[in-house]
Amino acid sequence: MNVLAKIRVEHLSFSYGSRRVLHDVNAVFMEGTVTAVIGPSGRGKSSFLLAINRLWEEIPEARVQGHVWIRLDDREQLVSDPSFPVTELRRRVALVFQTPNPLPMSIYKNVAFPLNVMGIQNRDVVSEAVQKALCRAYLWNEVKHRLHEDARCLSGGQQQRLCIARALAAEPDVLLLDEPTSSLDVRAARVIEELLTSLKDQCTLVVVSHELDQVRRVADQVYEVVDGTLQQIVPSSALPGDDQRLSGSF
Ligand SMILES: Nc1ncnc2c1ncn2[C@@H]1O[C@H](COP(=O)(O)OP(=O)(O)OP(=O)(O)O)[C@@H](O)[C@H]1O
Repeated sequence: MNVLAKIRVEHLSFSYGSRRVLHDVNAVFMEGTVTAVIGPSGRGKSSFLLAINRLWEEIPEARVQGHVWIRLDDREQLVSDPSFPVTELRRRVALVFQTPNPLPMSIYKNVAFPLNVMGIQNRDVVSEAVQKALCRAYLWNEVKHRLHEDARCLSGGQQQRLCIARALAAEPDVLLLDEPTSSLDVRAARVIEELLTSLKDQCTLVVVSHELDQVRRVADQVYEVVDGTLQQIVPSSALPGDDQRLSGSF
């Protein structure tokens, strides 16, 4: 099988004001794979995700230099190209945050939200897309009889799967996840891990994680943030020891 590069990062630097967080990052993320980004706290992992879908532009003091290319519709798109609408970028490169953030509305409306933003109004189309996204996020069976309840009534693990369903509703090419299981118990985290692995045939995933065992279970490729840049770890069995994580360096 010929695996293509889905995301290419070239000479990327990221600063908040005068504080440089990332410098000269070069990395490639292959299509249909899960890549984990690991590293100690405060080293720029979340900032790296913000650079990919240009969410950094919402932070007044943030500055990014360098290039991020995403392969869309069989051609490489420079994400910073002024003619490429940021709304389209964020539809195709969705971000799921560390803490589940359901909108204050029903389960159904949460998942339908990106479709409404896209201007899709046909009820049957929306309803079908909502069900499909909830199924893909392993949540349909748990919520199919309570779709009109407030999403904030769901458990933490269900809320995170709802947020993944919301991201999937717009059928993104890339799913960025920032420590998606860090606020969940072990059982809920395992469900999300299985879910991530199952999504590989539909999109390319980049997951920031502190859990090295989790990284071993889900990641096809691993990058570690070292001295402000990304270094690939090959093979993933060469990950830093878990004792490092327990001692707080991860
Ligand atoms: N909005 C901001 N303004 C200024 N500095 C920021 C801002 N957001 C993050 N930083 C700083 O940038 C550095 C990198 O932060 P970032 O959140 O990217 O790290 P991280 O590796 O994801 O950390 P963690 O694992 O703890 O989530 C940190 O020193 C952080 O304090």
